[in-house]
Amino acid sequence: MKILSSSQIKECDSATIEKGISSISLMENAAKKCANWIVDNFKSNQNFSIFAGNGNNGGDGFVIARMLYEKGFDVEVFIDENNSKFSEDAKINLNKIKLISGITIKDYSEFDNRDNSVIIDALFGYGLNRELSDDFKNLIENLNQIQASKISIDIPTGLFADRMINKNAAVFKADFTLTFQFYKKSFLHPETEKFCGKIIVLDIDLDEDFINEAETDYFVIDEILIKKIYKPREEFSHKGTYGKSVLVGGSYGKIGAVLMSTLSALKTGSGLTFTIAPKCGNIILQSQVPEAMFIDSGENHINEIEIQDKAIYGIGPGLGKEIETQKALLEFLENYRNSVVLDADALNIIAENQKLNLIPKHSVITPHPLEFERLFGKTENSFERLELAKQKAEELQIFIILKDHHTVVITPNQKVFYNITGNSGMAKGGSGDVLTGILTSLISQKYDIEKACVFGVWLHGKAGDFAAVEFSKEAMLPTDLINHISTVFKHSR
Ligand SMILES: NC(=O)C1=CN([C@@H]2O[C@H](COP(=O)(O)OP(=O)(O)OC[C@H]3O[C@@H](n4cnc5c(N)ncnc54)[C@H](O)[C@@H]3O)[C@@H](O)[C@H]2O)[C@@H](O)CC1
Ligand SMILES: Nc1ncnc2c1ncn2[C@@H]1O[C@H](COP(=O)(O)OP(=O)(O)O)[C@@H](O)[C@H]1O
Ligand SMILES: [K+]
Repeated sequence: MKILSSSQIKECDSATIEKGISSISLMENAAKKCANWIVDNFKSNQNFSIFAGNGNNGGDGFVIARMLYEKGFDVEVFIDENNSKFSEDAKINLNKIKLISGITIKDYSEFDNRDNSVIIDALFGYGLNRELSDDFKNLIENLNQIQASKISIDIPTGLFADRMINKNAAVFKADFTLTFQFYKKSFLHPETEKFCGKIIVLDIDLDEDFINEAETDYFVIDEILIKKIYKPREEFSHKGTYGKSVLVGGSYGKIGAVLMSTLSALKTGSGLTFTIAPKCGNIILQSQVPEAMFIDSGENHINEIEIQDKAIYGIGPGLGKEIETQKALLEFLENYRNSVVLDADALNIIAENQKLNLIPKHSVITPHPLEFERLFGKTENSFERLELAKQKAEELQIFIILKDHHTVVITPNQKVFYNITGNSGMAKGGSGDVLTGILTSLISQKYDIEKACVFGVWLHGKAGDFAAVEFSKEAMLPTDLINHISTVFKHSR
């Protein structure tokens, strides 16, 4: 799914209107989708307090008020009585509810919370283009104090669609955000996402031709995209068809990390799978993953990384940073020209030795925010971090997978794919090792690298979601996630 900027969304609204639907009907349709969702999900609530602004977001609020009232709910609408400059469509819909005696319209200052009430925020949508005034800030802060269910229409008021907010910004804290047609960039960054609650994307039939042609670098990974990427296995095939994965890592006390990567590569379909690990891991690896072949290197830590033909390497899980291991990695990178997946201590070694230029072009690196900082330096927030990652991905011609709640894949041509699968049950040591195995396996199966990254992060999160359903977020383990890779493939058929 494409992510458009607020100005593109405005153009998309206009393109839809040019195709023949009036702006007032578009507002009616959009609000109807919201009202229907609200009725389905808030049947047991009687009172709705709707806060409307002066633009079209407020217009949506007026239509929702009318529709909820017509369905038998008690509705109060709050506006700024001192500001009578409403948008054309908002004015038409405000006038309509003024004719309904059962709907009370009051000034924001007259709000008094009622029992069993739901607060609907239709103050500002994607039209917000500057910081809120103090009056609005106070209003939002007061509403945020109230114990009631809260719904934002399109965007929680105070958030911009596609940029960071100031540190002291006031933002409506929603339990649900009913947004139109597209995810907005700010729904996917930790500093701004926390105001959105659960995000519901409502299709309001905006012009498909415009959407197809709209140019953007930003995408949300959805199942439509995954279905286009996934390649079912051919029956006339053999182990050589599905590539050779070599997982490199492990050190004394951290053999589990490379074991999980190896197992993940196998479960993702790798044809031939090797593990390069120190001798101390031999029995553990051979008994836990008999399908993989073991190549030893060093006693307790790796001291050489053998280069094999036609293989894809995933290096880093449990690797450690012993001097000999550092040397082995740097020497490997100096002599290796193919794409490689680099994670964990492989990234820390590269950062400490300032050897970013040794990363082969079209490689994949998978840093979490701290590893990213060690590699590329500090940034103020996740929006800036993403911009820096885009710049570095292009400069180094590599794929950067920035791991987070919404992991982001950044390509050498600066495309950005946000992942929305996964959950906090994955916030446990070992989850990243699983991702390394999945990515190495997909690339060795000749998935194009961009597709492998997009599919890999989605598959990883989706398996995590199945694991959470079976075991709970608290109790699920990275090894449970590995066992649920099969559930994802079964559902993909
Ligand atoms: N026909 C359409 O264009 C549709 C628009 N829709 C709704 O319309 C919204 C966008 O409407 P608008 O473009 O009217 O914008 P908003 O309703 O988001 O904002 C209203 C106006 O407030 C002003 N403003 C911006 N920042 C401000 C601030 N800090 N303090 C005070 N005023 C400020 C701007 O001039 C802006 O145009 C969407 O988010 C969505 O809810 C939907 O009804 C779908 C169809
Ligand atoms: N709260 C969360 N929501 C979604 N995914 C998460 C969450 N916490 C962690 N993850 C995922 O788990 C993995 C953790 O990787 P990493 O931090 O490298 O862990 P480790 O190296 O200890 O295995 C990443 O892919 C990350 O996206
Ligand atoms: K809003």
